[in-house]
Amino acid sequence: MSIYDLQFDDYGNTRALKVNAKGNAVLFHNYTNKGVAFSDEEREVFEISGLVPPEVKSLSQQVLNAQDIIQEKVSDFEKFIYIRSLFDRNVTLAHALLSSDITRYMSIVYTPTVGIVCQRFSSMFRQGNGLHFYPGNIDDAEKILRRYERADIRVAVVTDNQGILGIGDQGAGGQAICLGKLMLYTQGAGIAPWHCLPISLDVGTDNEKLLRDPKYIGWHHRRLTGDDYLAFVGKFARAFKKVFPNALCQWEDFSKQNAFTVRDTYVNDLISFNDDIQGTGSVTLAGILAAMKIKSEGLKDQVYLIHGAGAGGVGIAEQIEAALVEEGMAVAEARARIFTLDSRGLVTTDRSLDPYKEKFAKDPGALPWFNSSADGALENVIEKAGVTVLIGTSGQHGCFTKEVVTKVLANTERPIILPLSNPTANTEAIPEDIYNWTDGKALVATGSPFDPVNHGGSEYRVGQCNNVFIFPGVGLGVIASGATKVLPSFFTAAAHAAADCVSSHDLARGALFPSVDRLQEVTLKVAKAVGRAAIREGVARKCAFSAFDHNTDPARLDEAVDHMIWKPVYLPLEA
Ligand SMILES: NC(=O)c1ccc[n+]([C@@H]2O[C@H](COP(=O)([O-])OP(=O)(O)OC[C@H]3O[C@@H](n4cnc5c(N)ncnc54)[C@H](O)[C@@H]3O)[C@@H](O)[C@H]2O)c1
Ligand SMILES: O=C(O)C[C@H](O)C(=O)O
Ligand SMILES: [Mn+2]
Repeated sequence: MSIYDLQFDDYGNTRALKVNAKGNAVLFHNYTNKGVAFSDEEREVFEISGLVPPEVKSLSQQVLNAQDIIQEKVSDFEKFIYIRSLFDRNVTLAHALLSSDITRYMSIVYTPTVGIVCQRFSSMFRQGNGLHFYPGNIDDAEKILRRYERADIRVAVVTDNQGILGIGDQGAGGQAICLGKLMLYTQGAGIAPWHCLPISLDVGTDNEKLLRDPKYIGWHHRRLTGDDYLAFVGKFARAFKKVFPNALCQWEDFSKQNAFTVRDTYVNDLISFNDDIQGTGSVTLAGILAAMKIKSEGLKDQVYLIHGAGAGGVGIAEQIEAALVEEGMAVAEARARIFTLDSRGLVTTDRSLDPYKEKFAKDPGALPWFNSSADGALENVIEKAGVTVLIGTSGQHGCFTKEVVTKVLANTERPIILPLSNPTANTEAIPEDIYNWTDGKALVATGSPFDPVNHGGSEYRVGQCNNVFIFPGVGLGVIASGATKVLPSFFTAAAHAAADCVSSHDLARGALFPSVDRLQEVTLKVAKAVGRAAIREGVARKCAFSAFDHNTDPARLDEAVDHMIWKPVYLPLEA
């Protein structure tokens, strides 16, 4: 029995909480708790008087206090634990803190610190915010999901924990990623925290360290594979659809072996997408589009090399191809400009390939310079194919060496170099080195955050090419437009919207992305672009979460998006 009922306005935004509890129950629930910010009247009505100290403080005073405490924590991991505990005690205060300096706090609740959190999950677990399905409870998935029905779930971020950032299988610990992504749904898209559900599909782990660790709290078995794995995901998907037919399901950090299969199996069945494939493709296209403004060139003038042909890499290739085709290029011609490499070098049709790699595999017979697999090495492909855009999604630290980067510089005056692998320790090259090697000519953006770089008397701001600029807006656009499915065109629209947010001031400093403090502004633009795409494609319908019908009218959709935003300020509590 929940102690609160959400009270909505016509736009589906929460305007108040109706609380059917008193005393400590109100204080100990992170949605209703205000700590020392309960007003005198609330202290009276909800029998809190005496349970908190006498002085009434404002939310902004509480935020200042929290900032001071975080300042004293020595490591980012400690800072995470503090923010997380705040989230568990008082979700409004936690989000008010995050939005007081989103640039600073995003690097703690999200990339890169969240990587450490996933790795230490078993020793830091205190309280659950999300769901853990495992073979022992998956048959009860529907019953378990129904416990969240009153929260009116709008977005779930779901991981099977196998492809966490660039650090691989993290067992049950992957759920920290889901929570981090959802915190950014709240920060960017204003989707209130109660509408967000992090879900771990704990099908076991093949991480030897975790399997040997007696403290490990996940399902202590090797991973389910093959039909057992697919049946498990199927049970989850069916239950999710039954309980939350209108909610968005974001698949996150599945390993490449399953990421494409799971996405494609449910793309027409659930309102779903894969963030690593599609969100990453979209954000990377956004960065390239911004770079085109600096270079005064077109997408069709570039040759693309993607180092790391996994979920992110192939997603980027698909998105670049879609954008080239939209500009009028034939599919074969577009594909010919995109080279993918994996740990064995250039992906070619003459070797045995996982199906997801086939589309971008090159026919060696069609490449006059390719005689043996040695010719598929990174530097050689850059030189022979004339690569102008180099993208890293390999998770391999330092593999964009000076030799590699200067090879791209030999092909173009302003090479585009995007080391996208996360967390920071996995990045293919650090921006400072890239600017030094290219004398500031490279156009750089990274997956993890980096400080600005001084080079030759100029300061370069390193844009963050991270799908955070895409997924919250896709989610809000889908929810607001009532889209019945998530289509590829949404991600092209999202990329253009994000690229349009890069100001001339940003471009003058070499930045291919807006600064993170503009996350919400960018997200709303992306959401509107996505909602319009849904209307254009004929998949919009009445939004299930509001009283507002706007399924054919872009102007009304914009209005809905602007009004669906939950802000981290205390809600009125109604008795
Ligand atoms: N910036 C972003 O928004 C973003 C989004 C998604 C993924 N990523 C990052 O990209 C990286 C990969 O993620 P993923 O989900 O695609 O993983 P993945 O496992 O699906 O793909 C990794 C790919 O890298 C290839 N690879 C491994 N070693 C290599 C080597 N030495 N040389 C060339 N290729 C090699 C593998 O063959 C595989 O194809 C991670 O570090 C992740 O954090 C960043
Ligand atoms: O989580 C991130 O920071 C981006 C991306 O989804 C990743 O897997 O690296
Ligand atoms: Mn991811």
